[in-house]
Amino acid sequence: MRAVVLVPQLKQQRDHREATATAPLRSMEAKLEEAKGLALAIDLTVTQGLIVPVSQPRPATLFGTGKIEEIGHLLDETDAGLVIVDHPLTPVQQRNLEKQWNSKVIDRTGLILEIFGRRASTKEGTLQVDLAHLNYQKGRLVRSWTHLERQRGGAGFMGGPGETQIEADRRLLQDRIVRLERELEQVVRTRQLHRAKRRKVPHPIVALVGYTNAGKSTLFNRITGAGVLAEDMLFATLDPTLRRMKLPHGRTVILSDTVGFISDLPTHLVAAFRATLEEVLEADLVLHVRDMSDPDNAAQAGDVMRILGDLGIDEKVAEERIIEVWNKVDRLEPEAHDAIMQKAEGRANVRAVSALTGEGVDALMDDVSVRLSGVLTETTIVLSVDQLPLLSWVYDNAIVDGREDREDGSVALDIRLSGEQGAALERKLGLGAKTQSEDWER
Ligand SMILES: Nc1nc2c(ncn2[C@@H]2O[C@H](COP(=O)(O)OP(=O)(O)OP(=O)(O)O)[C@@H](O)[C@H]2O)c(=O)[nH]1
Ligand SMILES: [Mg+2]
Repeated sequence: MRAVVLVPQLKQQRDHREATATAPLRSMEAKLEEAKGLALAIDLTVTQGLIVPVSQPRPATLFGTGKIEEIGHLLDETDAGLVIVDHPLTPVQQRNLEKQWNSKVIDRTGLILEIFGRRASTKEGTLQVDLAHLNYQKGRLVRSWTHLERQRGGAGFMGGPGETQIEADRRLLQDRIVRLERELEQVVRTRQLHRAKRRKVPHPIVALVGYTNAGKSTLFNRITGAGVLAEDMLFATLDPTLRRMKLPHGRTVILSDTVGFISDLPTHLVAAFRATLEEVLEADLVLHVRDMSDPDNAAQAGDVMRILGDLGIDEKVAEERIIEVWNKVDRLEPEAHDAIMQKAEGRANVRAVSALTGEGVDALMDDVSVRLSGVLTETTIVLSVDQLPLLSWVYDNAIVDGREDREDGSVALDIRLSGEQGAALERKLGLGAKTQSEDWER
């Protein structure tokens, strides 16, 4: 389908921009590029993208009459059947614009929901998107109809025969929301069980986060050798993917790739994806991937940190648990490249890499390894009779939380140990000592 993309530039926004010229505020051009990218993500053909100054937002139509007419002509010329407005539209504004332009109109949230809807492939993903969609609809239903309701007068709080159509609709939506929430809860509980089981496997979790299209999946593939879909497309990844991998010093970790973040993500959308993002909250280490070749990357990083904050990772925790990965350095001009590499060297929590060429990735993995060396993992080992000479090594090197001397002479031990000690123990025990099942991988 052919579409026109409009990015409204409100007056306050312009003033604000002038006032804080140094702050990493998004440029209008970057916003336009991103909005076009969103449209491409659902295979729309963007015939035109426009930044539209709005001096006084109209409650009924957002844009003024002159602008509406101008855009109307443009639509005729380019034969576009859809207008994307990169700004929240009230249902009234949406309806009025559709009438005036004789074309379908959607706003930013509507577009993001559409993309998510197409990407969802797991049960959990689908449920989360459906839920976000219903909440979106419900919000619009309530707002658009309140004045009508008031005109008709209340129908009594019990509803019943006198209830208005809108109340019935809203109730219907609410019922479906409750049902979905219950279903999602069930799916999440199952996942938590899996996760608890996984937690017994003594591997720390490393989570990749970042703005959409920053290169998370590419880095994930480079590190793990997995074939996760990585594409120059916004929101290529929706469902989380987990892989087990070995770090340079032999320690095994679990790496997780997740949905990308984007600015102005509506709260109910973030809320719907909470379950998925819980993986990130539980991670021992978070790699925040940034696309350093995007002129807008500082603003994007700000958005990511804000969303992480909303999810409950506060800044102090963040400092200890986040490594910033400055990605796509191969796309920079030589001077900019060298400057970025140098700047990254000077910062303890930053690594500059190219997920595409592999530059800097080994150093990053060394970093991850060092960062995780302090994390103790819990495990249970069973020493057979002929392995009992290792007992003293275990008592000397690991923290022993429990011991069971079995009838057959073997000894089961609940222990905590560092990654290095774990690797050493694994060597001593030989490969046959792998006790945990590893069926959780997906
Ligand atoms: N030149 C260059 N391109 C890269 C690099 N890393 C990723 N890309 C490209 O950037 C685009 C997006 O990469 P993805 O790995 O899909 O990004 P993502 O962060 O997983 O994106 P979403 O899943 O959509 O949130 C792809 O076209 C990659 O080939 C890099 O280091 N250098
Ligand atoms: Mg991805």
